[in-house]
Amino acid sequence: MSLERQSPVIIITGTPGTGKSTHAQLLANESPIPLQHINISDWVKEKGLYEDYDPEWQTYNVDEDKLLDELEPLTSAGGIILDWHTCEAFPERWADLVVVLRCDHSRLWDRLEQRGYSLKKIEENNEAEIMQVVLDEARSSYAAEIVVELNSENTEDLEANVARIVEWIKAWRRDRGMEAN
Ligand SMILES: Nc1ncnc2c1ncn2[C@@H]1O[C@H](COP(=O)(O)OP(=O)(O)O)[C@@H](O)[C@H]1O
Repeated sequence: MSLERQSPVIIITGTPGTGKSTHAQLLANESPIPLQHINISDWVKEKGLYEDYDPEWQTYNVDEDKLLDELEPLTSAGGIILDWHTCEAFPERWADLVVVLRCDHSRLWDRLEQRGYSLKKIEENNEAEIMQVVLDEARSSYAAEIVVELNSENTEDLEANVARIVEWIKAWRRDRGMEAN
């Protein structure tokens, strides 16, 4: 946690399809202070921050050094939401809050099917969600008190989660002697 940041760095992570981008977009709209939503997968493609493309898994192999170099100045300033399906690459000092989204695996299956993922990719992600891979990763990478596990099954969950994060942002600012809004 940085003492200099005027705005927090919030990591939203979870298995693909759990609702990271949906949450990040709504949070960016509802936050009392400006927050930039960075969808890391899109960024990697747009900025060429990858080593190669894996046609079998239809994914880009991220060049983590390049990615971290690109993100470093933004994280020092704060006011960002990092949206990615993994979080262990990010240095611990970057994160003020780590939200891990969870979803029932059969619902997740439907979401990934609708997205047009291959059966192999759906199975891999489904299993990862059942085994709570991302949650374990977050817990082993960051202090327990900044890691929050939230369900993302439906719209009520989405709205409640975002409202809760908004309250957390206000408290984070108050704790540092800043205006909450
Ligand atoms: N809490 C939720 N309630 C209803 N639909 C959701 C929820 N979370 C995600 N979805 C839906 O699931 C799909 C995947 O969501 P998305 O935000 O793209 O996931 P991710 O960024 O984690 O891959 C989208 O169609 C989205 O509308």
